Amino acid sequence: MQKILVSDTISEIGLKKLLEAKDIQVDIKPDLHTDELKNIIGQYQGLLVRSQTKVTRDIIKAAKNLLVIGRAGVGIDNIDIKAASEQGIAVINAPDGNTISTAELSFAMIMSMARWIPQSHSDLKQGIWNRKKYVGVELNNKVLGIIGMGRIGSEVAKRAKAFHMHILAYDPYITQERAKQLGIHLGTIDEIFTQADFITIHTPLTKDTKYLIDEKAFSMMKKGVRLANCARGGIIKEEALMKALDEGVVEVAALDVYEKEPPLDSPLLKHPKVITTPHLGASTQEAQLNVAIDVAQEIYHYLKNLPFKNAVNMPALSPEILHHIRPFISLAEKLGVFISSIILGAIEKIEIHYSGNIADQEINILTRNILKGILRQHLGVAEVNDVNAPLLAKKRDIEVLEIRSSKTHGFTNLITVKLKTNIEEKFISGTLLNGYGPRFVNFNGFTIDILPEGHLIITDHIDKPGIVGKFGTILGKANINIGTMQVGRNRAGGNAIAFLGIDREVEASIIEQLNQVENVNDTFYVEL
Ligand SMILES: NC(=O)C1=CN([C@@H]2O[C@H](COP(=O)(O)OP(=O)(O)OC[C@H]3O[C@@H](n4cnc5c(N)ncnc54)[C@H](O)[C@@H]3O)[C@@H](O)[C@H]2O)C=CC1
Ligand SMILES: O=C(O)CCC(=O)C(=O)O
Repeated sequence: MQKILVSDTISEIGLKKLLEAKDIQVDIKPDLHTDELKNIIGQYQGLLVRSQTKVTRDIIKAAKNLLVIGRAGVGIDNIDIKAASEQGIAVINAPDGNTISTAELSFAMIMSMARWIPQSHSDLKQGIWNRKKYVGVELNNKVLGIIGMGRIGSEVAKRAKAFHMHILAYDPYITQERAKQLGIHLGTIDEIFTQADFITIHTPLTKDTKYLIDEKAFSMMKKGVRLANCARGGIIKEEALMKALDEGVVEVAALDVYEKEPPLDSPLLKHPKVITTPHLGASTQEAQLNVAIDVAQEIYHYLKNLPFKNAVNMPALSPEILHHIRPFISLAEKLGVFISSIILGAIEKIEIHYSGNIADQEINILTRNILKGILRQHLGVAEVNDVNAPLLAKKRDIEVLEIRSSKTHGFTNLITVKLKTNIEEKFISGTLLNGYGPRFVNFNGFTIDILPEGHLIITDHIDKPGIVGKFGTILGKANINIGTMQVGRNRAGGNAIAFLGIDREVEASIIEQLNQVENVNDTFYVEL
């Protein structure tokens, strides 16, 4: 039975997929204190959160059995992704479900700022009829600066265009072609600061966007600018915003998110020119249902080894990609296990060549599996998985090279893994033979045809009469049956190899005996 902890308030209707799964237990415990979460997280394979639960390195360290963290929403700044990746935990979010709701709230903020709706509403509720104080501006013909033109920014742009606003967007990661499609003008951030009448922010909080709107930015802005943030607290420097409001640079600000949440001691809450909501961007019935359905489905798929698309710290596996790549995944891992089992020394470099058809595929997942196979030999099966394998290699200063080539070497597809250690260099090539499945086809230049399965003994010896007979005698005495055998040599009397497929696991003492046979250089045992 796999266990999932839901530690924030998430739509239970949306979680149906998980709640109805027979072999999954879902514990719903919103509002857990950090210490309580730390105490119980070790029991769970899955953790499902919104933005409230802070999944820190400390929590992740205590999460000994955790395989996946699901975020019912977009922003993942409440999860320590680096710590999760290092521990091999996949992080999956639900980026599509709350786009419209957040865009609509952002637009509501823009309209509220234009017409002083919250302030005049509040006055009137208190019996104050003040028509002169609340003269607004039209949106028509005004310049709207959008910082971050992703899902939400684009939806805001569509709505703003319907109001005949001119859109000036800044997003270093979108192309002119995309801007053209959206019918917007792409500019620099400085152009937004100097030209916009309204500015709305839609980027994630990253090291680049932290305090993107600071004193310097305010000093460039048009006097009377209106500024909305429904993205993340910390993108606007709140201290600088207070000053800009007091100096009249910013006419009105509308905030849904804050540097510290809840921002109960922030002076911004009391400022008459600040409109505030308590992080409500995604708080609609529709968005909450959507994100819960999306994340529940993704977590279910992840735990059941089915295709998933929104992992933040590993490549997406759509059904189409998986269909093409799945048969190669196990071959990739076996190539890694094999080559690292028969090499001596500390690994310095891993070179992976993808040739033929496979070179056109999404190879990242194959590389991860090759690395997983290699590193598992050294770090143990429990320590390495698809998520953390690249990071673990990097941490160990192992250079990883991926090379794609259309050259087929006589095979429709071929994967070659070359390992270099401080002592030696070896390589193994594998393919999927149409109708026959995976095969190892070349080892260090020796052509072979090996089914990568079960127990293998590999010897490196000099091609002399009687050697293979001696192997048979030693294994026979130990009651070890040889099921398959292949030998290869570079020339008569030269270097040779033997691959013996045996029926059971072999003890180290037997390998040692094989190694003692005259003219044998090395003997290895590999289990695939
Ligand atoms: N208030 C709320 O309840 C909600 C807030 N959000 C926030 O909104 C953010 C945006 O969400 P989506 O549009 O779905 O994400 P997205 O990933 O589709 O769009 C983000 C855009 O920001 C751009 N970007 C990244 N760094 C940038 C930089 N330094 N300068 C300018 N642009 C940059 C990216 O290229 C991307 O196009 C999320 O990261 C999240 O923090 C999202 C949903 C609800
Ligand atoms: O869960 C929530 O309500 C927060 C939504 C949000 O900020 C996000 O999806 O990034």
